[in-house]
Amino acid sequence: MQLTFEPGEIQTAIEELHHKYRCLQVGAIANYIPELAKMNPDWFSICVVTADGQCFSVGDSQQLFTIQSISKVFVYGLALEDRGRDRVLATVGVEPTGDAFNAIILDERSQRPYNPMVNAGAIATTSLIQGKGATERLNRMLAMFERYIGHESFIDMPTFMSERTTGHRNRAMAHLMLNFGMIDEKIDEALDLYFQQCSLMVNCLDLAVMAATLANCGINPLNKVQAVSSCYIRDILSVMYTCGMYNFAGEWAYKVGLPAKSGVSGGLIVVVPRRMGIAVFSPLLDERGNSVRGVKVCEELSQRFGLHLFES
Ligand SMILES: NC(=O)CC[C@H](N)C(=O)O
Repeated sequence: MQLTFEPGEIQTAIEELHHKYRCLQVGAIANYIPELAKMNPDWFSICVVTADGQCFSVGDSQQLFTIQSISKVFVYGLALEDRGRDRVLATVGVEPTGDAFNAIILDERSQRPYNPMVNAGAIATTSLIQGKGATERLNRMLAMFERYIGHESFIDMPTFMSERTTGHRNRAMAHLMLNFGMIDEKIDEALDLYFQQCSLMVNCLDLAVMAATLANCGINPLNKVQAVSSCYIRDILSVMYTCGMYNFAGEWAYKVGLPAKSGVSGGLIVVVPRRMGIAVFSPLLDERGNSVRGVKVCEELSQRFGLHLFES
């Protein structure tokens, strides 16, 4: 895919932005999951992987951290492959909430969780993953992540246990959805799988490769593996665009104009369809749970390279 700017310009731009924002100490590390509170607030990386497989990075691009909510995007893709569009849509809506990512709300009319990018919708999505038992479902999920990342990755046990023992809000949502018959009785199995997907270890470069895979019609641009069927890319990017930044999604769409997803460990992925994947990692979060430096970097990158989808 031909870019409208030189690859060298990307490296220069991310280095400049890294330098510009590296000392910005605004925001706070998520501490409602005790393991996340141990992160270093100075960690900061920006990575770009183009649809033709060129990689650019700056900062702590090899630093491992848990993927958290960014996992929701990829598990949604797997649920679509496992169950098809109609079945997934019957369980999880595609409507932005305007509420916090961990709000305990369901759509009153349909009783579905609003969308797969907030916790309730993500738990319902995870409950749709196929497999004979908990182990097979986890292994299928890990195999899916491996296709996007291009190498094996693992679940961070301390974070998984930390979420499992403190995730009462998520448990409450699961019970509410069970009450309305939106998920089946195996809620402990679904919750464990959800906590496991959030505890997957990645680095910033991995996230950029995953985003680039979505940009490249589901094909990992480095090893050419088809990570997800191309027919579901449209669904995945649509919900990322409208719901990926939670209750900041509207302003994000207006300013940056690209499908994106954030997570409470400070990761942020952005997809520039058919062109590139962008990832930023910086654990200091704003009050909506989005990375402060991540949002600033993406606003500037979008503007600098004219990446907004509706740029004329
Ligand atoms: N926004 C997030 O990254 C939230 C994920 C986190 N594991 C939770 O369930 O609360």
